[in-house]
Amino acid sequence: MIEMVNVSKVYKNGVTAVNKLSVKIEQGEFVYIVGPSGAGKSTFIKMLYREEKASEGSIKIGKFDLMKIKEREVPMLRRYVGVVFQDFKLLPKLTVYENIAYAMEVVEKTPKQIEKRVFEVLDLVKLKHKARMFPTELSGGEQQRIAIARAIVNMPGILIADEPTGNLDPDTSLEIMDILDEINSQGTTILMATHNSQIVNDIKHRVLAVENGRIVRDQQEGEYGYEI
Ligand SMILES: Nc1ncnc2c1ncn2[C@@H]1O[C@H](COP(=O)(O)OP(=O)(O)OP(=O)(O)O)[C@@H](O)[C@H]1O
Repeated sequence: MIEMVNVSKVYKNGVTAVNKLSVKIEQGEFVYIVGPSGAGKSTFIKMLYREEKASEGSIKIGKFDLMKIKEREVPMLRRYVGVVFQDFKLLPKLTVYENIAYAMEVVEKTPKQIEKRVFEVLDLVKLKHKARMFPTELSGGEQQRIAIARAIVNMPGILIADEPTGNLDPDTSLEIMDILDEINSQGTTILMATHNSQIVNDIKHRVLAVENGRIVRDQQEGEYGYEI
């Protein structure tokens, strides 16, 4: 479902952020991407939702061939790949409801269908009662839950999370992990870049360790023999 073969990314300044990286991730997997700062984790995942273009290699995601994708197909890719960031990136002037509905408006839906789906995802993140509030009126953990609701509102096949617990305390981070696990159990593939070794050690999933733009370790969920 995600297949990268010999993928490299060289930025305009000459930095090789990803270096001949190959990996295969099946539908429904939950994969952590770990590694030191500057290892290339963000670049690796940015290529998957076409925030960055790979310089060479092959990237296939579901039915999309990212080296051949046309500009007009990019919005479809972005519906298939939901994204969550460390700093939430909610729109401050829109309510919680509007932040999520806004992400849906691009898809052809009736107002009734939009409302039903927005409340479905708000229910999943247990924040239905905050629908009319503004992001600034919410805690960091609540804002991240809204960002997750927004990312899954179009039922993506893949959810990418770049340091989703980076701004959150340990208990709130665990709440976010519970929600991600729930989404994963419903069939969505999850890729999560993280520095949070406690989560990686406590909540076991496949781990891809990246260093110098390469995967230096690919550890399956059942192979946890030592601390990350
Ligand atoms: N837009 C850019 N232009 C030029 N170089 C970049 C750009 N983005 C990242 N880099 C460089 O690419 C390398 C990999 O960066 P990347 O952000 O992918 O690493 P990372 O593993 O996500 O780091 P962190 O854990 O600190 O977020 C670094 O050397 C970084 O300076």
